[in-house]
Amino acid sequence: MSGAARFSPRAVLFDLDGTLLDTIGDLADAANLMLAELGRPQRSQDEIHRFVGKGIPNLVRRCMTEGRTASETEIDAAVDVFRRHYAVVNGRRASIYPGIEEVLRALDARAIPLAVVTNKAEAFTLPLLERMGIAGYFGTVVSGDTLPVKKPDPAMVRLACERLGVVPAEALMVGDSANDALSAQGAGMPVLLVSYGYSEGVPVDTIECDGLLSDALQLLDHIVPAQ
Ligand SMILES: O=C(O)COP(=O)(O)O
Ligand SMILES: [Mg+2]
Repeated sequence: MSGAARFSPRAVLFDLDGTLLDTIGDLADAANLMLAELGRPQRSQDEIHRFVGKGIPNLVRRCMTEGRTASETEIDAAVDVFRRHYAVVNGRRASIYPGIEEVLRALDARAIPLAVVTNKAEAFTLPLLERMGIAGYFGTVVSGDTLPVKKPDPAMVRLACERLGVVPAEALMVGDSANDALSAQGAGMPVLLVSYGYSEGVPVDTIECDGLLSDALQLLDHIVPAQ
C-alpha cells in the first residue's frame, strides 16, 4: 500500500465497539428492552447507532432525552434497567469484524503487546471479550469505569500504556470515533480510524487522524518492523 503512514509501534491499543466488534444489535436490543419496560417509544437501530461512543450512561441519556423529556431521576433509573437487560443480551448478536482475528494473530506473532481501551463498562467488556474468543490477545483492558474519566480524556490510553510498559508516543491507537482520536492525540499517540464503525453520526473522514482503514486488514500495511 503506497502512501500509507507507517508505524513501528511497541504496543497497539484497540477500541472495542465499532472497531473490534460489531455490537450495535445487542446495544439496540438492550436499549429497546429498557424503553419498553419504561413505557417509552422504541428507537430505530440507526438512531441508537449515533448514540454509541461515550459509554452506557450517555447512550441511555440520549435514548431517554433526544426529542423527548426525562428527569435526572428517570435517567438514573433507566441506566440500571439498561444494564440489567444488557447483561442478558451482551454478545448474543455481536460479531468480530472481518479481518480482526487475522490482525490480532499477526500482531501477536510479532510479539507486539495489545490492549483494549473501551468506554464500555468493565462488567460487560470482559465477558464479551471472553465470549467472542479474543480475550487472550490482550495484555490489559481499560474500560469505561476503570477511571473516573472516559475517552476522549487521554487518561485511559495513558493507563493502558503504563500497564503495557510503553510510552504513549511509541504506541498506536486504532479506533472508530473522535473519542478515540482525541484521547490518543491528547496522550501524544498516533491514531488510525476504521471507517466501518460507529462515529456518533460524524463522517469519519472529517475526524483528524493519521489514516483511515476501510478494512481491518489494512492495519497491517501501516505496521512495519522497527529499524
Ligand atoms: O460504550 C460505548 O459507548 C463505546 O465503546 P467503545 O469505546 O468501545 O467504542
Ligand atoms: Mg468505538
